Amino acid sequence: MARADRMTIDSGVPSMDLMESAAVAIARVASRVLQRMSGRRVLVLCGPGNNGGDGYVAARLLRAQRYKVRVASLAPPDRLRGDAARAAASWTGTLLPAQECDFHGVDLVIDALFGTGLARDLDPAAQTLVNRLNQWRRETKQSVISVDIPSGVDGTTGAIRGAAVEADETVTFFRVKTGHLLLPGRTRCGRLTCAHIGIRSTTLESMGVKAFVNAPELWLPHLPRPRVDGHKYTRGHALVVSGGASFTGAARLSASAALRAGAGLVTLASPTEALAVNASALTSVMVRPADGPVGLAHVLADERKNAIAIGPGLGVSEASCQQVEAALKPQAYRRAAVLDADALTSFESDPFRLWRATRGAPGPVVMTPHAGEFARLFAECDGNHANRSKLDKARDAARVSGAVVLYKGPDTVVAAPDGRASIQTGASPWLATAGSGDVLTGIVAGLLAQRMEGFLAASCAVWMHARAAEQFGPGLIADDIIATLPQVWRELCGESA
Ligand SMILES: NC(=O)C1=CN([C@@H]2O[C@H](COP(=O)(O)OP(=O)(O)OC[C@H]3O[C@@H](n4cnc5c(N)ncnc54)[C@H](OP(=O)(O)O)[C@@H]3O)[C@@H](O)[C@H]2O)[C@@H](O)CC1
Ligand SMILES: Nc1ncnc2c1ncn2[C@@H]1O[C@H](COP(=O)(O)OP(=O)(O)O)[C@@H](O)[C@H]1O
Ligand SMILES: [K+]
Repeated sequence: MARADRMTIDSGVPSMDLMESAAVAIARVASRVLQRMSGRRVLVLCGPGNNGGDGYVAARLLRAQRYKVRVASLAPPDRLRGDAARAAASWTGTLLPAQECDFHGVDLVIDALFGTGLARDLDPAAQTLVNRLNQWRRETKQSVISVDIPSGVDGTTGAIRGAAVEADETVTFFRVKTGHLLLPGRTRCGRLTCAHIGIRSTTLESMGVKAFVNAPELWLPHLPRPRVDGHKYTRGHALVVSGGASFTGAARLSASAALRAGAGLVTLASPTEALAVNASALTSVMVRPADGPVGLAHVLADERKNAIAIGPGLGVSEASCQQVEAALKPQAYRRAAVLDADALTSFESDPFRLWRATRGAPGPVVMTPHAGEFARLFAECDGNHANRSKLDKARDAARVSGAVVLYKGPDTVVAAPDGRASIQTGASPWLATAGSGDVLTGIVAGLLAQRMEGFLAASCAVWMHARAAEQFGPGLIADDIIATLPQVWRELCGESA
């Protein structure tokens, strides 16, 4: 963001204009909130940098609209520099030290303490102020608007640096930052708006930005659709590996989801002991016997099975390791693979053995760990040192494994070995239900079978999964995600597709 600002200013846009535009966007949201609650009294908390500068300008604009505005400053105004000092000088109304400010009778607080320049944990005085503000908001149910990012949230990692403001609205500028999307930061933002302040989108082109909000714009042009002249084999054939007789449900969920995700055919490779239970519970999914690594290799001799999903219900064992190795064995043709659950955990004691297999795989490989699986497998990438984010960790994991890493959770991150990454926002917590991850694995496999590129397939699958949950609503169980996928397809492709 600092680079985008600098490039814009170097291209001739005065920096004060950017600050003025930022403040206009804040004042607009503030006056909307105030009108809704018929409030008039505003307290603006200003910090020592340009985030505080935005606060001073917004205070001036709101006062001009006849709101009753007071400013409380964390730093003595004579210590401010540059644009922040100019902004503070333009404020002629009430100014008091933040430590002495009183929230009594206030309708709205604008939090302009720290923005993207937050460089370390808040000092004790700032933490006390933030905690007082949060307590006031909880007790009075009045509103807080944060300028750029709730103060105390790290704009890059989403971490809370000592304490952080709990906002009802956050107004950010130019682009949403990763700290708005990653937990816990996201939970502090309230409603997030992104305002244009005069920075051109072309500014980004030279900056090599590789992290994106997971939205259809990222992958829609690559979304596979059935061709008029196609047949089921042109839509791909996904193979899903089942566990033993008492662990078959997970793989069946993956298999049905792969079909609903558009694979032309899906076969479940089942141990002989589980063949009857699998066959009796499935209709459009085919079932074939495959015992252990040798049996799996035999089924995989059919090159038309161009995507494999392995892990759900598989069991943690040496045999599972060997099945994964059989699935990833170098071949002349590009078979894609999704590794989930026990296919990952089985390699806990020797992750490098798995990396050898993923790096040597003939086609795209997607791994779908949740936080527990990630910690077991990527212990080296998982440390909390040096304020590293979930995005950093997923990218490191993708780099060491040479695979696309789909790191699940409320803020699912998909990272590719080349650094591309997507972050899912707003997934329903109803997705935290047994089998939901197995369905996601199946959707990824279904899209890979249709030859969608690994990173795009994984991102698209995460979005479809989340969108199905959103459309279905409360009470969701894993089977409902599969049943709702046709609605998601309709939304993406239109009725005619
Ligand atoms: N042209 C532009 O750039 C535009 C920028 N815009 C706005 O500027 C904001 C970024 O401004 P910024 O870079 O001045 O940083 P900001 O977030 O105000 O904080 C830095 C100050 O805080 C201090 N400080 C840091 N950590 C601290 C701590 N833990 N505890 C205590 N102090 C701490 C640090 O001091 P120091 O580290 O030097 O001690 C410094 O004084 C951005 O979020 C947006 O709102 C918009 O107007 C659009 C145009
Ligand atoms: N609080 C949450 N909000 C949104 N999505 C969630 C939340 N918790 C889990 N999920 C999603 O639900 C799925 C759960 O997968 P997983 O943990 O593998 O479950 P299972 O093994 O039972 O299938 C993942 O896609 C994950 O991202
Ligand atoms: K702020």
